Amino acid sequence: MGQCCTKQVAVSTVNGDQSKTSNEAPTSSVTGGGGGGGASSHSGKNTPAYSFTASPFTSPLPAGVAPSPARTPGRKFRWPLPPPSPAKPIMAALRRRQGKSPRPKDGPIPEEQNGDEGERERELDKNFGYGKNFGARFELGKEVGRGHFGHTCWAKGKKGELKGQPVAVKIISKAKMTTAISIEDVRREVKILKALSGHKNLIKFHDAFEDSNNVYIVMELCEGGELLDRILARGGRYTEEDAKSIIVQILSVVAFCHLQGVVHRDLKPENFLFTTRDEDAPLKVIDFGLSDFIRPDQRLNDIVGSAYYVAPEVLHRSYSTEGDLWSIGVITYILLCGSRPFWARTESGIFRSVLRADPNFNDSPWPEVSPEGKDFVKRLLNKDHRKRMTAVQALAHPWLRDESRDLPLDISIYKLVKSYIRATPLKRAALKALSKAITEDELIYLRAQFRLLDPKHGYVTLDNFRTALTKNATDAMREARVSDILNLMEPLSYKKMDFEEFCAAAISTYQLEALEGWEKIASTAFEFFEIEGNRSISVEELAQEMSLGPTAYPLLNDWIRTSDGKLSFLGYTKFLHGVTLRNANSRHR
Ligand SMILES: Nc1ncnc2c1ncn2[C@@H]1O[C@H](COP(=O)(O)OP(=O)(O)OP(=O)(O)O)[C@@H](O)[C@H]1O
Ligand SMILES: [Ca+2]
Repeated sequence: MGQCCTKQVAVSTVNGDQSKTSNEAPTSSVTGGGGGGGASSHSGKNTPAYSFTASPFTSPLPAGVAPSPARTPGRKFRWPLPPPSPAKPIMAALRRRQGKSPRPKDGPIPEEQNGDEGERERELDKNFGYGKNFGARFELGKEVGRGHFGHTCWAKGKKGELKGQPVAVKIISKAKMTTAISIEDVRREVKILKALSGHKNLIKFHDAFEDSNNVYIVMELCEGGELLDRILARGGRYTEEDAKSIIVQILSVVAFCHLQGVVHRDLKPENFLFTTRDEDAPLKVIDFGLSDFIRPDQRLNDIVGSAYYVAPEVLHRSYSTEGDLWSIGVITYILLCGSRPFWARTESGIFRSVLRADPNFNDSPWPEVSPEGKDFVKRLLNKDHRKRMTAVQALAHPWLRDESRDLPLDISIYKLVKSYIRATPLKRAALKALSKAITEDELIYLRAQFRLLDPKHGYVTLDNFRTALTKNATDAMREARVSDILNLMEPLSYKKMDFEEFCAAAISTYQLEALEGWEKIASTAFEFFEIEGNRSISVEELAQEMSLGPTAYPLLNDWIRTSDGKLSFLGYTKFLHGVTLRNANSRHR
């Protein structure tokens, strides 16, 4: 499946007139409605209002268009609230799936191919291989929710394990699956739901069925309504304590998904449901309709998500799991102040704001929000995805830290350790010095990760990394080929690593640079480096260390002390950071 197919994703306009009132039942959802040429109606995955084939990074900002102001005006959730995300899929993206050429003759019909629509649709294979006996197994009841792609109904099991039990059934019409991609999307949604299991904040999948008209996704019923409705019911914002309990649950399930190699790509308050109407009911993430499997080193390029929650690197078409953390930053910002961090009346205006504007942390109620709360949000809304916290790091952040709650394993540790063991001795020495200068906040997270690797006599080897992954494996992890990263960690099979070296291996210079105390950390680290790692180095050698060509020599010259030919403080920090030739050149002005 999925041979060489391209992905065309619809774009809906943001319709500021749409509204949702507090009187609506909490289980009802934002309907697309509101006119808008059918684009925003409940129209299925294949009815774009308009579509792009180029990056929206360029399209909303043609040459000569002035950038948006540095700060988003402090927009409040007004009452009634315009829906935060009527634009589900935000742009049409044609993409070729990786490594799937050549296209087989009988493969899926490519989206861009011209030809008779009816003819093409007749050729589409809408058989999913799911059970055909939905009607015999379940009795369908009233509608409980509606999204752009499907409507969800209450149902009751007629026989089998679910006999007499209420469930939710998401019904997706086959008539609306008019492209190979829209079919593939449904197939993938079910596959991900099936493969991911075992987290308390993840909607429990029961089964999938089909008939000639619809696909039916049967899952656990959540009777407490959407997080969005609760935010509205509270007048737009939460107390810090209540916000924390929501965000911990969101991070916990997202950390699980990321470890399993699944990126959600549509995190927003409508996609979190409470199991019951109780105030402290658990929260469940739903709607994996835009989710995908992702390997640890893979970058995705199709632009999907909901406009208010989409990360800058998604708009730049090169992203990974960090995009979900940005969305969680947006959700936290909304919970804490009742406003959206990036706001505009048009979709292109929202994109501009996401790419360029700094969220407002000055206006009320921000002065009353704890410094930890503000720092937490800022570290998720960092436009540089490399500087953003991972879900597990966010759980360990002082705002949320709770000694009684175990931290989960973080897949980013694997990526960082892999790079470290493949780095040059000078780079490893530089990182070792840096790791000696980090603060207790970072150490708490690192100690927890080291413990999860179950060290023997204070050391870990490749086996420890392998076992820790295996212990957490679900079918999703296998499907996403997460363990492929272990092959790249092969050098570790010949050596063992103590906690000190693990710290050097598992820290990220980019993330540390984002800390307020970075300058102090860097200068302390340099003192250690001077004692244990600094050595005289030629410009040519330094360029080779950093995989740079001769054009970078003039720049690198400034990083070496004339007094002794060793790295200067500037050189040390730049070396740690690493540069690509492009920014090496652009910085040399
Ligand atoms: N398990 C469930 N229990 C109760 N209600 C549910 C459940 N799953 C979905 N719903 C309701 O149905 C709505 C639509 O479901 P879902 O988000 O999966 O559909 P969608 O068409 O993919 O949505 P979107 O418009 O975000 O693309 C949800 O917002 C929610 O209100
Ligand atoms: Ca949804």
